[in-house]
Amino acid sequence: MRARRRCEYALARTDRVQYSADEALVLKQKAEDVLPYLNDRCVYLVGMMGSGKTTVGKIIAEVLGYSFFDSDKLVEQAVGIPTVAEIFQVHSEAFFRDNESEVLRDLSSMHRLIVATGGGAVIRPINWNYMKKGITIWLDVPLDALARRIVAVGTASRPLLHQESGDPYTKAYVKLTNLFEKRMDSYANADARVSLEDIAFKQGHNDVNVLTPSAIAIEALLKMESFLTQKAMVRN
Ligand SMILES: Nc1ncnc2c1ncn2[C@@H]1O[C@H](COP(=O)(O)OP(=O)(O)O)[C@@H](O)[C@H]1O
Ligand SMILES: O=C(O)C1=C[C@@H](OP(=O)(O)O)[C@@H](O)[C@H](O)C1
Ligand SMILES: [Mg+2]
Repeated sequence: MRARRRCEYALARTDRVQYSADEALVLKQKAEDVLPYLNDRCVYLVGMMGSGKTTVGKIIAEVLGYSFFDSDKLVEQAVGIPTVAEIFQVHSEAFFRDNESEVLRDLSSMHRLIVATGGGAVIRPINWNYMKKGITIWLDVPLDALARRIVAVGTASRPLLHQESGDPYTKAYVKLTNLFEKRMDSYANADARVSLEDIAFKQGHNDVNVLTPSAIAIEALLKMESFLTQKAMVRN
């Protein structure tokens, strides 16, 4: 099972991402700054559903020249069921979580990967054992922005937020709030935190919704560099 999975992982490819010329230049510079410190280690993006792990992860992978993997997609491939929602329905959340842990264990023996984890991967301590072999970055997005994004794409692909009736924004917001209260201490285990509120403040905006995925990727690279250089200083 493990050998078959590895083969499948090797076949995945990063989708190409578009960004403005200015952002592309800054992204390249920041990627060059952080690469020597990364030393081929994997980067794991953690954060709530809709926080942009998949979107931002693809950008970071592209500029670093690393491979991108989405742990949800790897679980779907390993289980042979096309969506996470169907895995929850046909099996259970616990079955999904067991497979998610197996995927993270397999990835932890590899190098030069950017991994977008599922929002709930942080709740199992064993997953931290795997992820801490690399660098972990928390994408911290205000819950109202998350609810707005998720409602815009629909909740069908995110079984923990799916509802049949009622105002979708309010229901998503309430469910996200409950989940976040249970998970926030776990997200805080990450090596670095990328706060959209902080980026918006630095850029003089009072709305996180104006931040582009590339601006968030640039901040993530800065935070990675700062974490890794501090770690190097402590060691020396
Ligand atoms: N910075 C952003 N601004 C606006 N929408 C975004 C941003 N980042 C991601 N999105 C959108 O939010 C939704 C969730 O993003 P996704 O990358 O799938 O999050 P996650 O993998 O953390 O669940 C997608 O529809 C995506 O296009
Ligand atoms: O928060 C969660 O528990 C989940 C998040 C989802 O991934 P995204 O964070 O990519 O949406 C997916 O793993 C599953 O629906 C459970
Ligand atoms: Mg995702």
